[in-house]
Amino acid sequence: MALNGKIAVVTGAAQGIGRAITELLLQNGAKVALLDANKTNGESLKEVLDKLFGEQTTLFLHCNVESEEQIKAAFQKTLGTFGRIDILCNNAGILNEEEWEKTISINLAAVVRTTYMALEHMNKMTGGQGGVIVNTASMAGLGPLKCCPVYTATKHGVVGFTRAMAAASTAAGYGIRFNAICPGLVKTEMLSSLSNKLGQFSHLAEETNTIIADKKMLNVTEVADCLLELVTDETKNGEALQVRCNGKKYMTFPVFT
Ligand SMILES: NC(=O)C1=CN([C@@H]2O[C@H](COP(=O)(O)OP(=O)(O)OC[C@H]3O[C@@H](n4cnc5c(N)ncnc54)[C@H](O)[C@@H]3O)[C@@H](O)[C@H]2O)C=CC1
Ligand SMILES: CCCCCC(=O)/C=C/[C@H]1[C@H](O)CC(=O)[C@@H]1CCCCCCC(=O)O
Repeated sequence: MALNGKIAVVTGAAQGIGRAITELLLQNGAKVALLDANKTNGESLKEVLDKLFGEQTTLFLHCNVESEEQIKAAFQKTLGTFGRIDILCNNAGILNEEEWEKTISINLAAVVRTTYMALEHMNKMTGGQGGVIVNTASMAGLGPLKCCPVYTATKHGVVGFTRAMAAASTAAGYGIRFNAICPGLVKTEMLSSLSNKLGQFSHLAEETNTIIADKKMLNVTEVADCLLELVTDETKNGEALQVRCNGKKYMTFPVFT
């Protein structure tokens, strides 16, 4: 899939992995609607991107993905400005075991909500033109992180939802590919404030911080490069791509017969 002229929506686009995804999509000729709950960061990133790529190539839309109304408004604004949606990157996420219901709401429920809303515009069965949806899961979507069981559950949920949607799309002819990216530790703000987000697992904070301090971390650009492969390679559907410092790997899962 060539990206030139394609229209992408990226959630959690104002910083970290979402910002890197946005910049890479723009570098490859796509136009991007940046959705983020952080207005200050979103607006200042928009100013930077205007200088690099031109004002007409991006929209910043202040949007909390927990709100159905705000997502709906963001999609309407994107369609009104760019005319279509070809790519959705569900990337917004938090790690907060204390506020575990909010973690489920943002990391999993919002991915489902945003995906279903995007389908209304992208699904070939209902007049859309198809496209690709890539969800940012985590290695915590493939195996357990003992310091954050709820975060682990949400990311397993994202991997399962992505794979089931890919199968549903193939069966029903939506013309939409669904893939998940599963990075290991990435240098972003999410990990810098981890210790006070572990709630009842805060006794594991010291051990967790030691692991993080000892591990080589991925750069956001390495994650974005792999995500781009899932967007552009039309053979990839229903994939979970693990990305670690020592390389990337497409995961295999048991097959139901
Ligand atoms: N940093 C890491 O080591 C890893 C992160 N991930 C996942 O990558 C994704 C991005 O994380 P990072 O870039 O590291 O985090 P980050 O904290 O640097 O950026 C997250 C962005 O999402 C936005 N956001 C948070 N809640 C939102 C909401 N309700 N509505 C709209 N926007 C919201 C924030 O304002 C922020 O701009 C998350 O889904 C995270 O779980 C996955 C694997 C590893
Ligand atoms: C949330 C960060 C917890 C880090 C502590 C931990 O348990 C690390 C586990 C690593 C293990 O040593 C080998 C790995 O590759 C693990 C990395 C796990 C990826 C964490 C993804 C973090 C995220 O999604 O934010």
